[in-house]
Amino acid sequence: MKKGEIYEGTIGRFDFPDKGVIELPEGKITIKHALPGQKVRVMINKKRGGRCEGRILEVLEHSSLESAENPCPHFGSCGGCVYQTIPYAEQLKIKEQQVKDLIDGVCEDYEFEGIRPSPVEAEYRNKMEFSFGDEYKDGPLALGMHKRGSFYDVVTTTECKIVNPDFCDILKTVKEYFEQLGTGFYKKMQHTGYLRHLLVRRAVKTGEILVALVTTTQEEVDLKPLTDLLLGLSLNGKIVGILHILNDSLADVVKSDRTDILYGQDYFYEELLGLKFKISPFSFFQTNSLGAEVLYETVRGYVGETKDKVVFDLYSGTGTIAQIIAPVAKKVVGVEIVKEAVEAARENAGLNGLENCEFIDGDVLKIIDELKDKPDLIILDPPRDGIHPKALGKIIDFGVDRMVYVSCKPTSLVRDLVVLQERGYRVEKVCCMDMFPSTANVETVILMTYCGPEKE
Ligand SMILES: C[S@@+](CC[C@H](N)C(=O)[O-])C[C@H]1O[C@@H](n2cnc3c(N)ncnc32)[C@H](O)[C@@H]1O
Repeated sequence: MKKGEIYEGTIGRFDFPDKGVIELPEGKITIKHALPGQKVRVMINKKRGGRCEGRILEVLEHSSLESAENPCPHFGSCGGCVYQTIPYAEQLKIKEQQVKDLIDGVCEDYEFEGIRPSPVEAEYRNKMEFSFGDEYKDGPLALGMHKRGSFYDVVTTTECKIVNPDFCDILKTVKEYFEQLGTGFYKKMQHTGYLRHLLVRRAVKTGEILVALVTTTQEEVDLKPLTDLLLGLSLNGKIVGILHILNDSLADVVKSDRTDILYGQDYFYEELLGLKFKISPFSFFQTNSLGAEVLYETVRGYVGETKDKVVFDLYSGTGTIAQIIAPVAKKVVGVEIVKEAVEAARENAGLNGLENCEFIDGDVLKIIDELKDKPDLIILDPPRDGIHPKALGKIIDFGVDRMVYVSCKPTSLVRDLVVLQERGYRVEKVCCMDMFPSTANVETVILMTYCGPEKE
């Protein structure tokens, strides 16, 4: 098999997140963004160490699993949701099996508790980062998600099913405003243009909405009429803040060099499990609020008895897990790298009347050497890439009896589990939680206990 060659076959094995494999007499081809059982025509676009990767040219036959009614009209072109056409019960089965296969590959003899569904399948996301661009080269202005497999082209997602219709109304208003003005978007290669992203965050419980327009400083545009248009919208929720974020960086990420408040405030509140959380534009907060309650209940169950215990919540974000554990623990220490998330966590703990929480800003790798408390129990909720190997070594050195690992990427989780097991930890229980219906992502919660040589 050679690069550039074209083959046809049916997806058999299907690995996390959406990686299909076709097996042919000539060899195996791995294909991204596939669905199990699909018959596809593919072109080999990479060959490394005898392993071939292919790109789908055409779907010749749909998967027999694709029977969901009313999939999103953007399905196929939008790069967002790959499982839209698969009924929810089948999506859950796929994710559950993928996680189990990965864990089985590195662990024996553990209790697998299956997958917990999201309380809602649609309109579950509380945050979207929409990109400005064009639908095709030199086409009309678009605002939405990148087209599947495209770095440049954008699909205007006015009918997106995983968000509340408020997101779509805000998106339409912003797009039409700039269309009428004829304002251009920022071109990533030339580094010219004004419009970059539209960030919308909407709390499910409080209905509070924060809108942030991200632009370069290359033009001066009057945003007052846009602010008035947004405030005049008849929404289900309520806009509490409209921000103008200025970002001239070359990287294609939503970040701020300066933030101007056009209306209201630069934060909003969400409620989870009876606690209140203040969330700033860039703080991590689980994107499925109702799902987060199930996830945190699962974590609380795995953490177990915490009376008189010091608990570390490493990678603590806005301090959600720490504050859910704090009422039943002696003390909780959270460590988080995003300063504004730590500030919000401290404020949140105050709002929730919790006096036994401490939040420290900095990299876990470094802060861990400076912590004065000694933990009895550790909760880990790292970013997608998992835990830095040196940080993991230091975390294990604390020698706690129990750890709970919350992971949003099972492939990095199993890499860390190998190390944890080598150092004496045993996986007791595993549970998956679907925080991301219609997409290939899944959250996993693991309870580990120390079973190695006796500690001094
Ligand atoms: C998956 S989130 C978990 C947040 C929180 N536990 C929650 O449920 O909302 C991971 C968090 O780790 C933070 N983070 C990433 N790298 C870090 C590091 N090296 N040290 C400390 N925090 C880090 C991110 O900013 C993010 O808030």
